[in-house]
Amino acid sequence: MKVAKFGGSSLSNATQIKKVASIVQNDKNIKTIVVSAPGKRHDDDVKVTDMLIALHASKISGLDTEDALSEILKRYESIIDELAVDRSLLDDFENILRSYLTTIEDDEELLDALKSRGEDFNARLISSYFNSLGVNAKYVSPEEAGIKVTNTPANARLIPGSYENISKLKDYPEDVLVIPGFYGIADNGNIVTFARGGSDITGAIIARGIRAELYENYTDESHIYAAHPGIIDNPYKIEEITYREMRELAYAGFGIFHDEALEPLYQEKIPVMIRDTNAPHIEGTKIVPERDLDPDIPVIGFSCDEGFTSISLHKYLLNKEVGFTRRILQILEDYQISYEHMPSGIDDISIIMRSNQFDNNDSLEKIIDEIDIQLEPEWIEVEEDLSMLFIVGLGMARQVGIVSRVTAALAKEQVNIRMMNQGSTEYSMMFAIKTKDHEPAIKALFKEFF
Ligand SMILES: Nc1ncnc2c1ncn2[C@@H]1O[C@H](COP(=O)(O)OP(=O)(O)O)[C@@H](O)[C@H]1O
Ligand SMILES: N[C@@H](CC(=O)OP(=O)(O)O)C(=O)O
Repeated sequence: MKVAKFGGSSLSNATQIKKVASIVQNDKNIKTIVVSAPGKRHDDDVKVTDMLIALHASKISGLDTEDALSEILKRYESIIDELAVDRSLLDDFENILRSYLTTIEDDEELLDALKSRGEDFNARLISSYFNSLGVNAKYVSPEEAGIKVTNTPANARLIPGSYENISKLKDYPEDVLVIPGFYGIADNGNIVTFARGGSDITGAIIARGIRAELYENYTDESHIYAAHPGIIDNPYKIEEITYREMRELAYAGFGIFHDEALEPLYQEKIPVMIRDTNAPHIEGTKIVPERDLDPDIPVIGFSCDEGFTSISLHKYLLNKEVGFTRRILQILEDYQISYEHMPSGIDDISIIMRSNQFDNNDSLEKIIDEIDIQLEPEWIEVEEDLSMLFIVGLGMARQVGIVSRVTAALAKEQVNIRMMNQGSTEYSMMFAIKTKDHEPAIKALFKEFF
């Protein structure tokens, strides 16, 4: 039994949804599908999730919400009409959005409830379309499926007991279950979404819950490439990649598969296959627990994520000061800031954080002041335009000379390495570089290794 997740690019309009129907009709092994909200139809288009976020923004700024509401309904109307699905769905969608806007008072709660409707409406209409084609399909809400999550808006975590409920989906008599991705239900009944791109997470949770033999992730590429296809033309196609390697690359910008979706699959060793909805006959990249290593290809991929800030401090004999790091982390915790990396030397330490945590407030300045007062460093420096470059490959472990190849390739392009980190497992290296060097760095490394 397989679980198939269809991303926003696979469901952006009626034509794409017809392709999805044909994939499901031609593969009797696909018993459960997880769907995203309609994505972009072309480069300048707006994803329905972003339209719902804009609707929320209008509401909380006290602006008129009618235009934003009608734009969203128009997206669904065009799909409903072209698929000849019952138009009464549209009235339901409008009523649901209006009732959320008038009854949910808490801003964060409202945002998650609105965002979740992108996938929820799509699941309802796709299930209805499948039935019109003679496929015995059923819309199953995350509530009915038993996806219970923490009440942490925009960052839901699955409550592990959920798997027992989800396993019951196997007993449904219908041929295909259609489940909206991207959200779950908290104990108090609130709708809580996963991080952006989180329909992949729902797909993984369902695949684990029903112990699927394969999780197919349908998108607009059949393969995961060794580098972002927006930077490298025709990059190397990865045939097989392990969960561990994918986790590192997805963390730092391989947006094709969500890094948080790997954990549920890893536990049960459920393989993932990336597939292209526009070319479903191609067997794409497989994400697997283990793979054979090719000694000629030590590196499997490079990714680079922008939007990091570092705070670096220097203090003589820092290494002898008991509790120094703990006190820095306490200050961050007081301001609800999480950190990503912490490279250190004998007398200095850097803390690297996602910059978006400092948006719309002055917490960065306050943290610096607090560190200055409490820890009395000799100097403290903030850098706000950093990117994290990851070089990943199980084949790098125990191979002499990889770092020198990386640094030589970066040096040739005048890319300055601000910090570096390599774990003891040796299959991933991280370099902090200036954001302006992102593209030259990826191009230089691709040329060196492929
Ligand atoms: N290394 C990579 N290999 C392939 N695609 C990648 C990679 N890194 C980023 N992408 C991008 O991921 C996109 C697919 O992810 P996404 O837009 O989330 O799809 P969906 O809407 O189907 O969920 C591709 O169009 C591609 O531009
Ligand atoms: N629609 C949500 C969740 C998601 O996974 O979407 P997509 O499959 O288009 O990446 C988002 O945009 O974040």
